Order: sequence, then structure tokens, then C-alpha cells
Amino acid sequence: MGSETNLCLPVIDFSSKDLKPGTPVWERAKSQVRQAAEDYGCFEALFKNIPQELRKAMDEALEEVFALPIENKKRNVSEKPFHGYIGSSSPMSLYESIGFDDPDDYKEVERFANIMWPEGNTNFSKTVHCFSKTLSELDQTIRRMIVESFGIEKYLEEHMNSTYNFLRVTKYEAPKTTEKKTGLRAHTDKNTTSILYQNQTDGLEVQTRDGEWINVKFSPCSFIVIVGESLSAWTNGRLHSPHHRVMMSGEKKRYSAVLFTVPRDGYVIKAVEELVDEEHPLQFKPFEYSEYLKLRSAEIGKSCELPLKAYFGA
Ligand SMILES: O=C(O)CCC(=O)C(=O)O
Ligand SMILES: [Fe+2]
Repeated sequence: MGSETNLCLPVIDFSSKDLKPGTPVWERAKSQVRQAAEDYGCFEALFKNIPQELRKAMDEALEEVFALPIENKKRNVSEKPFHGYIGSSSPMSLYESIGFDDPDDYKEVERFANIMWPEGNTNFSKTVHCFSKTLSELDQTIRRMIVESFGIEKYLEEHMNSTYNFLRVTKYEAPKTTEKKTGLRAHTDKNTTSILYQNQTDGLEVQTRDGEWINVKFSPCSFIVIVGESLSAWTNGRLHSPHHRVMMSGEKKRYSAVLFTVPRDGYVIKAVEELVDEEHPLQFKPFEYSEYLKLRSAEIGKSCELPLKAYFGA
């Protein structure tokens, strides 16, 4: 348990223009998504719809926002746990992050940019909005494939409408050591789906069901898709929600941007009844996401093997 390997994540290509529901390209990707989500809860998505220029602009936007004085970044507050600014006064910590809701809505990106830069920052707003909107389309494709693969299309609309988007950008300081230091400790994502982008600096590690850690290598057009606990619970545990962490070494700072889909307040996550039967007994009691988030944030710092199971196991 816990050892490192040369294992790789499954790779799925979403770049084809023919990737439309019902086409052979769609059907093939759909079965790959289902398999990867069951086996790893994670895969590498090749997605050329976000061209290199937009990635470069995003890298610059990430550097620009973290270069701001801490006073500016701290002005980004949120009532929701983990949704505002997270920094640490500990010199040991490599982690700093900032997030805001609905980045696929230009007005919301602009609102965030106006908090960071009182004079506004149109370049930043345009880049982050375009990036988030395109990534959100990839997310919708993936979730539609998952729903179709289980034959539960009657819930497609409800499922899509049950979430909103949240963008969190993170900076990991370079530890300037050859030995690995923890950038972000091992955790499972609580939300529905997460799609991860990084500047070309590796550090993400994903744990397999057998407890081995995969060092994730990003290609220039890849994004990493992670199944969150809420999606795992909705599919009655059929999809795996993997532990992952960030381990840093060397001289290069790492920046990441994650588009999270998050269950809306008041939405009760309940396993789809078609996915519960004798062979697949109910795994989790229905729960409300914001309630779970509060429980988890009260226990921050404590690690737990299977947190959702601990609170809402059936
Ligand atoms: O920065 C990364 O690569 C991972 C971030 C992450 O796992 C998270 O924010 O939940
Ligand atoms: Fe995560």
C-alpha cells in the first residue's frame, strides 16, 4: 500500500468534431468513460477545443492573480466553506488558492476580477470566462455519457440542473528540494465532477483502488477528470471517487485551475433507484450537499479513508 508505480491513467480523446450523441466516436468514448470512472474514478481527457493560445493566456492569468498583494486576494470571501481565499501563514505550506462560483457566466468573472483589481481586468475576465465555458461543455459531454451508459436518461435533465460550476485556482510554491513535499494532502473531492488543468508542471498523484499512487503526467492538451463523492453516491457507488494529492519537488511553481461541478443548495443526493438492486445494495443514505460540506469543514485536517461512508453510509 502507498508505493509508487509506473501506472498511468486511462486516456480518452474528446477532440473529434464527430463527437456527437449517437455517432460511433461517441459510443466508443462513452464506454471508455464508464470503464475509467468505475475502475479509477479518474482519467486523462485529451481536449483540443481549448487551444494552446487559450492555455497560455490562462497560465498568464493564473500568475497575474497570485502575484497580487495578499490584501486583494483576501477580499474574495464566501459563506461556503472552501469557496473563498485559502492561504496559510505557515512558511511550510506551499498551498494558496482562490475560487468563485459560476465562472461560465461572464458577469460573475467580471465581478471577481473587480474585487481583485479595483480598475477591473478585461483580459483576465475574457480568458477565464472562455476557458471555463469551454471546459464546462466538456463536463456536460462526460456526464451525459455517464448517464447514457447506465441507461438512466430520464434523469439527465435533473442531473445536469442539480449542479452549478465553481472555479478554484491554486498556486503551489516550488519547494526547491529534490525530495517531495506535500502541496495538497490526500483527499477525495466532495462535489460531483472536477476537471483539472495545470501549467506544464506535474505534481498531481491519484490513488488506485489497490492503494498505489499514479504520478499523473499531463500532455499539452490534457485535462484530468475526477469523479467526486456526490457523483459516486448518485450512482450508488458504481463510480469510484479516488483519493488524490499534490506532491511538489524542484524549482518550478505549479499553478492549477479546477472546474468543479457542485450540487446546488437544497438538492438531496440520493442513489438513482434503477442502480440499486440485490447485486448492488444501497451504499449511501440520501444527503444534502451543504450539510456534508459543513461536516467536512468542521473536521478539516483530519484524514478519513472513506469520509462520505463514515457520515452517510447506508
Ligand atoms: O491542484 C491540483 O492539481 C489538485 C487540486 C485538487 O485536488 C482540489 O482542489 O481538490
Ligand atoms: Fe481534489
